[in-house]
Amino acid sequence: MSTAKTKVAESAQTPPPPAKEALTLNDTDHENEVQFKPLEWGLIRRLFGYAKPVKGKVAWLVALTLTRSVQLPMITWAVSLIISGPIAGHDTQMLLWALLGYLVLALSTDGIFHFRMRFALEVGESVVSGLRTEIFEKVQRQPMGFFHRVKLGRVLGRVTSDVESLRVGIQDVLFVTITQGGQLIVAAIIMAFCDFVLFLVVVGMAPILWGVNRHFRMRLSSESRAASESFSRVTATLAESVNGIRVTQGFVRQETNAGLFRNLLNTHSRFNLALARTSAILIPMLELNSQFFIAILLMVGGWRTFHDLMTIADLIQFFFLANLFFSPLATLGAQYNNALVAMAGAERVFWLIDHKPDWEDAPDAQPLPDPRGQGAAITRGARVEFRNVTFGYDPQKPVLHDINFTAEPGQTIGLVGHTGSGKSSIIGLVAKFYLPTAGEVFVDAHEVRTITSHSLHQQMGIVQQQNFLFTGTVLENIRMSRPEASDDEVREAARRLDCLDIFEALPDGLLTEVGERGSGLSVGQRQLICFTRALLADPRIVILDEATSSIDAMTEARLQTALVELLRGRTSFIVAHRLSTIRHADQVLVLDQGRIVERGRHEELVALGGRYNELYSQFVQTAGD
Ligand SMILES: Nc1ncnc2c1ncn2[C@@H]1O[C@H](COP(=O)(O)OP(=O)(O)OP(=O)(O)O)[C@@H](O)[C@H]1O
Repeated sequence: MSTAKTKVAESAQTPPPPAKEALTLNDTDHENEVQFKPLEWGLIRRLFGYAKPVKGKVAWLVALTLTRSVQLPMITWAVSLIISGPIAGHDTQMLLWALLGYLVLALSTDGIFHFRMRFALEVGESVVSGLRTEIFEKVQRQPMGFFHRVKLGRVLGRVTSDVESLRVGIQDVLFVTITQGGQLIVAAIIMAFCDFVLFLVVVGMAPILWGVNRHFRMRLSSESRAASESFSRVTATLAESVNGIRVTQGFVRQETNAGLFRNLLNTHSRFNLALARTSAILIPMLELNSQFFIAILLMVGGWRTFHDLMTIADLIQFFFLANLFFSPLATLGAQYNNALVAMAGAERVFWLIDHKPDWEDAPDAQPLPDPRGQGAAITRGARVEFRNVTFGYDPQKPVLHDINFTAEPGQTIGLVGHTGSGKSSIIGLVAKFYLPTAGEVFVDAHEVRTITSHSLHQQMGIVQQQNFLFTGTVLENIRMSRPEASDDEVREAARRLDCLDIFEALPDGLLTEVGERGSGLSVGQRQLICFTRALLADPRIVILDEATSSIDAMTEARLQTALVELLRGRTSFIVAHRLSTIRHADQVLVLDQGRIVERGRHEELVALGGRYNELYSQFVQTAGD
């Protein structure tokens, strides 16, 4: 059993933080952050830290990239030398040797290019998968409050688009910048030697090209982000419509929804068109710029050759070099942009990774002693006590006030009250999904802050209102609570719950595949799987939160009998609107606006003629129970 459960927030608790801190770590605040962020050495170093597993490749990559940055201008320079040398001098033998040299240079350049690309992809992949693994691990360990504050879409955004922008940053930006930057510098040096005046003309034109490029790249990036965000809204709406198709059709909302969807599509089209327009300006503009620069070079160069200040061969060579100098400018502009986007992505990704949980297990928290397997014939339930517990999801707005009760080992506690009265909140505190804002919760005389969440969860079986099944077979879903359980043990658990025949009647019995969100099974069948899953774990504390509400009357009757048998010896908390479920509870707690207003056994409370009796009468009237 000890290995059975996944690690659930291994560390327990320091007291909940003050409200202010919890509220400032607001997801929405963070989302308003910039799309571009200046380069920051600390972030870059941290990112490359994820490439440690492939650091040998990184070293090779730097060496290959530096070599390539020299090779590229060399190859172009070689062409101009061949033209101005053996070709201009009609030297056939020299030309053949030169061509051979050129071929060797070209082959080695492309060979190096192959490894540069391969290693860059491997380094990028290593960083990306390291980051994704870490995000997943960190998010899984966050306490429940985090999932109320941070929207799922935001977490997905970090794992997908932000991490992808980091891939580009790692894979391309640095290495392409080294290659192109090296090419630009080498070309500049050769140009300066070749003809210094023309070189100054070229250098003078560079800032114009850089400025135009930067301006349009920034616009392109913003528009591209707006387009992809609007597309996320389109897909999210589509997914929601498909998931909620019953509500849509049931309330004849097809036309209204189609209208909303059309609006989203129109917005998305507008962003796409804006993006296309900006690209359509940038690309011709860059072309025009280079033609304009060529015209200037022709003019100045022509004038210098007319006055014998340079030879025609030098002018030809210069054109080659100028081209080598200008082409990296546009690429560097694009890479600089990618770097700024990656920096902003890195900041958001690290925000998620570094997001401190509102609370954690205290460093000195101890495992909750587990008496199971120590020869006891019947599983001994735990003792659970609430002492003056006040709790609020926002500590400033308590939803439970001064709750006191004790569940003795093996007792069943029923929680009753109108919707929103605080039943599930009590359950959340028993399971240590939250910590009390004030007061204490004890399990077996251990205050929950002093025990590890992991050990507590190992002794607990929970079936909640919205039961979740993972993709896999019925058997696998049940076995999740105790992976080492044999098929026979799973069957035995189902048999004791009196639902083995229901599972066996499924198309493939216990091997029936459960689809996304348990599709293919009825709600009741899904709940039965979760019941069996909880019971297979042989828990000391059982929590059933509205757990029988979706099971039909006949199945429920079977379950009631099985439950009585199976809950014996365990401490259980049962939340139920169907009051028939908790008739046999040892203690019923009646909640109203976060306070216990009545407590006792069913008969006592009915005889009291108070709130419980009122709820019970309503229930009897509506259910005919
Ligand atoms: N995640 C949350 N964040 C903020 N407030 C919450 C959250 N969950 C519940 N509440 C509030 O806490 C109060 C108690 O809710 P709780 O879910 O405990 O009631 P309940 O009795 O279980 O209701 P129901 O029978 O409808 O499940 C309600 O006012 C509810 O709005």
